[in-house]
Amino acid sequence: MLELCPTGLKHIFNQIQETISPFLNEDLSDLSLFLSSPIIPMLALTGCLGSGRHLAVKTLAKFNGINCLSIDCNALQSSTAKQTESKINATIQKAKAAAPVIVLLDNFEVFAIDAENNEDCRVIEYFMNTITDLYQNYTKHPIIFIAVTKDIEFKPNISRLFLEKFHIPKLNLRQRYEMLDWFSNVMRLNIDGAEHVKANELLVKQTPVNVNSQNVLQRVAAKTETFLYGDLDTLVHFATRESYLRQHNNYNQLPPDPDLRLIKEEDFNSALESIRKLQSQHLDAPKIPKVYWDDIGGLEKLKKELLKTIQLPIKYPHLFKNASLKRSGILLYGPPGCGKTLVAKAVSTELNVSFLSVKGPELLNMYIGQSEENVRKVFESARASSPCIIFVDELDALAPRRGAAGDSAGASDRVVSQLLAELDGVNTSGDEDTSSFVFIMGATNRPDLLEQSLLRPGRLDKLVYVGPYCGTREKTSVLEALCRKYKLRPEVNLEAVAEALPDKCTGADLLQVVSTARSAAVRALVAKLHNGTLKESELSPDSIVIGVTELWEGVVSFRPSVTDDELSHYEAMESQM
Ligand SMILES: Nc1ncnc2c1ncn2[C@@H]1O[C@H](COP(=O)(O)OP(=O)(O)OP(=O)(O)O)[C@@H](O)[C@H]1O
Repeated sequence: MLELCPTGLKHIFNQIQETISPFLNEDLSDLSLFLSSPIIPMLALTGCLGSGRHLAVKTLAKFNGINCLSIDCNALQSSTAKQTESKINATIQKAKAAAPVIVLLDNFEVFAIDAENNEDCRVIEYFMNTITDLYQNYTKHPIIFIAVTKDIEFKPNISRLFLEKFHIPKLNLRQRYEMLDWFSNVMRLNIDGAEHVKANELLVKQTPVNVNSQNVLQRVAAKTETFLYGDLDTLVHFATRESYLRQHNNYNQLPPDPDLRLIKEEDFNSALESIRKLQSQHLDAPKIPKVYWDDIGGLEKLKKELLKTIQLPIKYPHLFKNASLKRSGILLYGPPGCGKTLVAKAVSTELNVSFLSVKGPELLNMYIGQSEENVRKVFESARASSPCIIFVDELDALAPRRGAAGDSAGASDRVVSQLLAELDGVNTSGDEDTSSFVFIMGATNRPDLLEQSLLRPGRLDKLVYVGPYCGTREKTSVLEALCRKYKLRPEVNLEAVAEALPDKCTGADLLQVVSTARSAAVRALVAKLHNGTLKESELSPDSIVIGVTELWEGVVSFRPSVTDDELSHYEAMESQM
């Protein structure tokens, strides 16, 4: 029967089964007779979306041969407490009619929470009394309540409702492999053209091992770092579709009997690519950027510092299990356009770490409690995609010095407190999975306005000034990085261009020079088309060539984005920090 439950969920399944079985055997109803109030089997099951929470509950019901009644708490929640109470009553009546039953209270995070994100004590009290009453007066068949929610933390009065709480953690490499193996068995797939062997058979080596299919699944598991049960389910189904398409293409038309169970590694790879494309269309989902070290000129010291701080904990998580060794993040400060965002993206790309970029003001919301919720969601999303770098631009808007935010001081202080709690939680979570890694890179143009407790040891305790590029060497290096993807005429000398520009330039200013030169090169090409010296059929991306004249146009039109006064202000600030 455990075939019903994917291998990666078995552990949680067994734990819950152990807790509910005395209630199913009615052992506890006898015991409850001697107690002043009955023991109520109301459990909580937490986990991210797609972690398999619903499947686990439904499998428990199937395993025990009882019904599963799913109630969406969004539908229970009404504008008045009175209406919510009558819906709770109706739910209990439905449960009685369906008993023996597991009542799955879905989206429990919204239950008994009012518009201002506070607990609705009246509704909680009513719910508690109603189910106590149910257990005192109804003994015909067992009724088990399992609240399913993505929140791990519960508000104090809601937390009291539960007999026990269970959490589905993220999957490690072995669990992902076992989960893929389970899908292959359940769907009777034939991985890479070889008859598939069960994972447990592979482990005890009783049967001849199909090394090929084992290797394929292991390689796929290694590529699905952040995948949960639901994602792996999607992956296997997408791979089946890819297999169909591959066979369809090979024969130019569908063969009479396509073998949809034959899944090759290339089908998994194409499926992964499709899933990544779909995910990247989702704006807020962390993704791995495509900015490489070669796209960045200068900043050598910063690159080394970041690699040192981030690479080691990712590579050797067990060595950093001791939280005091880990740093939660780093703060980059300096004038706009000097490459803070660019360097953060490049670190993510080079270390193959997800990147979640947010702007401080975007997270602020006029509704009470919503800004804190937004901060919490950002960290939750990063944890789900771990290893992940969170880049918080304009951090000063999100976390100004406490007490300095004028009218909205109270709200702003709460956001800062939430941010501090999340920063501290990054390193002190009791998560046993040492591979969980979230690193925060804050960026600001005004570190002097920032809440200073953010900079305490263990938080963003490393401050790095990212200033303008000074001198010919640094500016040339940035110009070279910016021109990397363009074709230059052989006579172009970027060093000479750098020398012709003011001594201190931001990266954005240098980008402006190169963009102007490229526009000039495009205009020159269009002129050639118009005067007939070039045919349209001869056009290709390589036709745009930047020469000395074009670059000179960029130099002549140069306008610094940061004034000398502003730069002196930044430099003075650097010496004080
Ligand atoms: N070191 C560099 N090498 C190459 N290009 C650079 C460099 N620094 C900046 N740039 C160019 O300048 C643009 C702006 O840089 P970026 O957005 O990283 O600056 P920032 O410091 O994050 O600015 P802000 O404070 O306004 O957010 C980049 O997209 C890039 O094209």
